[in-house]
Amino acid sequence: MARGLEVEGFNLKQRHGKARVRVARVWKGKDGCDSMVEWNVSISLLSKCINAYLDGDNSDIVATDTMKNTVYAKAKECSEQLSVEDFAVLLAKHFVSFYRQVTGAIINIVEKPWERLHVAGQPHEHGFKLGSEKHTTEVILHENGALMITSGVQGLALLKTTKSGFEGFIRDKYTALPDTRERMLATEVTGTWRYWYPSAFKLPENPLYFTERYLDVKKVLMDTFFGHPKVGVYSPSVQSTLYDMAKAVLSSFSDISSVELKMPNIHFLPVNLSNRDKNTIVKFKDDVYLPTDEPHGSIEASLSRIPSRM
Ligand SMILES: O=c1[nH]c(=O)c2[nH]c(=O)[nH]c2[nH]1
Repeated sequence: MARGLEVEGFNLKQRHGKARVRVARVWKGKDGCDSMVEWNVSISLLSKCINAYLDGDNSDIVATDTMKNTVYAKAKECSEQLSVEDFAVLLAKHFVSFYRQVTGAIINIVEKPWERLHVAGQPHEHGFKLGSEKHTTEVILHENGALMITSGVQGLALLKTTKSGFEGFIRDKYTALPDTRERMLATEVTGTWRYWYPSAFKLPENPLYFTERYLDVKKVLMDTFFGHPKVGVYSPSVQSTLYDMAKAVLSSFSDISSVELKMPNIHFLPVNLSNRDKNTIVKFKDDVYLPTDEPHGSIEASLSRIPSRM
């Protein structure tokens, strides 16, 4: 949050906004092929409305109801399909430029993963089905034009049945886990990456640039996690795989300056069963597992470029 303001001997920091404004936008294509998006928008404004807090004077308040209406009005104005990032920038620009009271806007949007349906191998002109992982963005714009665009993916569930191990870790009197070079590896990636676009006036012109980037980043993350389709790639730990994935994103995209990945280690436990007489019912041979949700390992890291000292 921005620096606070000294009032009556206290430091006051404040912001206000509207959370979870849901909007869907359909674009009717000239060729009869419709496009659509569904967005869940949260707006937070940094504004000079101190008298609302101190004196009950609301004359400097942008009503959160107005913020909600603005989402629908701006969605209507977008006559061409655009990325969720571009829509967030458009909203932020509006709030910062339209109200003299507003010094900054923080826009968060989660896009619902509606995907075009294919029937008999053909893309359907107006049919969509819900996919799994979600595209997210956060745009922060200040009145001086300083811009920060962060994009992300939420709920990208990945699993491989082999080419994963974990060995050589610290052993002490509480350690029960055996070393292994053969296990399942499952995770649900939450990733965010920050773009290097310092001003809202120097963005790529293609209105779907960030949508394409999102798909490209996801592909690089997954290709690195899985490796070649026939050979795979051995993972000595979630930590090592996470690092390789983050590094691959920074190496592939020069306009991304940092990446943060959260990769829970979702355990699939080997099943071994025996009866009361210690006779084996099921002996684990890398085949039968007990899938679990909790507890899970929690592994997260961020990787950013080091600014050159030139
Ligand atoms: O990839 C892993 N990293 C860990 O830190 C860890 N800890 C653990 O019990 N299993 C694993 N696996």
